[in-house]
Amino acid sequence: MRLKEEMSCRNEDEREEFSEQNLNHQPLFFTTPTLEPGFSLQGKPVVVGYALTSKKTKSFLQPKLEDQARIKGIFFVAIDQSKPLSDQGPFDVVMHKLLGKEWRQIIEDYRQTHPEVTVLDPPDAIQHLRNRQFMLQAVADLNLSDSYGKVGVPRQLVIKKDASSIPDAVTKSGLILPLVAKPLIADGSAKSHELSLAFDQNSLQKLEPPLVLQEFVNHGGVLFKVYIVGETIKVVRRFSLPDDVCKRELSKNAGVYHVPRVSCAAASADDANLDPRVAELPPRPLLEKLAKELRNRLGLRLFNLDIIREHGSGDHFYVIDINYFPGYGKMPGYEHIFTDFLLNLVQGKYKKRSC
Ligand SMILES: Nc1ncnc2c1ncn2[C@@H]1O[C@H](COP(=O)(O)OP(=O)(O)OP(=O)(O)O)[C@@H](O)[C@H]1O
Ligand SMILES: O=P(O)(O)O[C@H]1[C@H](OP(=O)(O)O)[C@@H](OP(=O)(O)O)[C@@H](O)[C@@H](O)[C@@H]1OP(=O)(O)O
Ligand SMILES: [Mg+2]
Ligand SMILES: [Mg+2]
Repeated sequence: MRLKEEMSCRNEDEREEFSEQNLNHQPLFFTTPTLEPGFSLQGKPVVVGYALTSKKTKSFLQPKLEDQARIKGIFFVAIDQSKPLSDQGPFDVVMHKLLGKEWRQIIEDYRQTHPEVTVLDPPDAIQHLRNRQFMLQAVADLNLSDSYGKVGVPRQLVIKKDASSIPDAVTKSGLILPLVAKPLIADGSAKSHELSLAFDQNSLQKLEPPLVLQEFVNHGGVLFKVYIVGETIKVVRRFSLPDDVCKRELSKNAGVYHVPRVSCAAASADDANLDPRVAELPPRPLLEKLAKELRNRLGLRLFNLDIIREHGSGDHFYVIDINYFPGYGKMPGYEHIFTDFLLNLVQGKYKKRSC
C-alpha cells in the first residue's frame, strides 16, 4: 500500500537510470571567466570536469552555481564518456557519480596516472556506501558519545536470500518489530529506494531479499539531513515517517507497507509548527566531530547523513542512511559553499606544490 503518493519526491517513471545517454556532453562555459580580486589563482581558471547523469547535472549545475563559478574563475566542463578521459581536460578537479564497474576502472586508472588532479571521490570509497550492510559500519565503529550526545546506528540484520527464513532469523537476532526493510544494494536505482515496513512476524516472509532489516526508531517524524562538502557542514530539517505510521497502518491491514520517499522531498520542515524537542537541530559540536571522523574513515568529501533523534531521549541520535554526492541543489547556500570548496581544494594543492 502507498501512503500519500504526492509526498514521494520522485516519479519512478520519470526517474532516469544511469546510462551513457544520460550524460550531458556539453561544456557549460566557453568564455573566459571574469575573476574577482582575491579569488583568482594567479589568473588561472580552475577547470572542473564532471561526469554526472543528466538529472544530476540539472539539479546540481543551477544558474546560481554557474554565476558563482564564473565570478570565482571556475570552469565546469562535461566529461565525454565516449572519449578517453586522459585526452580531455586538463582538469584541476574531476567530480563524478556514475554507476558501473567499467566507470570505476576508468576513474581509478585516471587517479593513478593523474595524481595532480583531485578526483572527487575515490571509486572504492563510493562503492562502500552502495551496500547497506557496510554503509553504517564506520558510524557504529566510531561509537561517538560525549557531553553533547550519543550517535549510533539502528540494530540491523542482513538477509541475502530465502524469504522463508526471515521470521526465524529475526527471532534469533532479537530485533524488535516493526522493522524497516531496505534493499541491500543502494545503487541509486528506483528499486534501491523501495523501502517497506514490516509490522508483524507473518509479514516478514513477504519481503524480498537481498535486504537489510533495521529496527524502526521512533523519532517524532522529523529527520535531519547533514550535508557535508569537504570541511563544511550544513543541516536541514525534513519530514520523515511519523512514529504512529505503524499503528495507523496496522489498524487497516497487517502486512508489508511501502514506505514513501518523504524525506527527500525538497519541502523543508523548517517552517512547520513542530514540537521544539523534536525539531531542535542536533548539537553543532557533535555534528562537527561526527563529520570530521566520517570524512576520514570513509575517505569521502561529498556526502550527506540522514540522522534521527530517538523520541524522548533528548540527545540520542541514529544515523540511518549515508548518500554519496546527494542533492546539493536543495542545500541552502550550496552555490557559495561548493565554489569555495573547489577553490580551496585547488589553492591548497598549489600551495603544497610551491612548498
Ligand atoms: N531505522 C529507521 N527508523 C525510523 N525511520 C527510518 C529508519 N530507516 C529509514 N527510515 C525512514 O525511511 C526513510 C528512507 O530511508 P533511507 O534514508 O534509509 O532510504 P534511502 O532510499 O537510502 O533514502 P535517500 O533518498 O535519502 O537515499 C528515511 O528518510 C526515514 O524517514
Ligand atoms: O536527486 P535528489 O536531489 O533527490 O538527490 C538524491 C540523490 O539523487 P541523485 O544523486 O540522483 O540526484 C540520491 O542519490 P541516489 O541514492 O539515488 O544515488 C540520494 O543521495 C538522496 O539522498 C538525494 O536526496 P537528498 O538526500 O539530498 O534529499
Ligand atoms: Mg535517506
Ligand atoms: Mg540513501
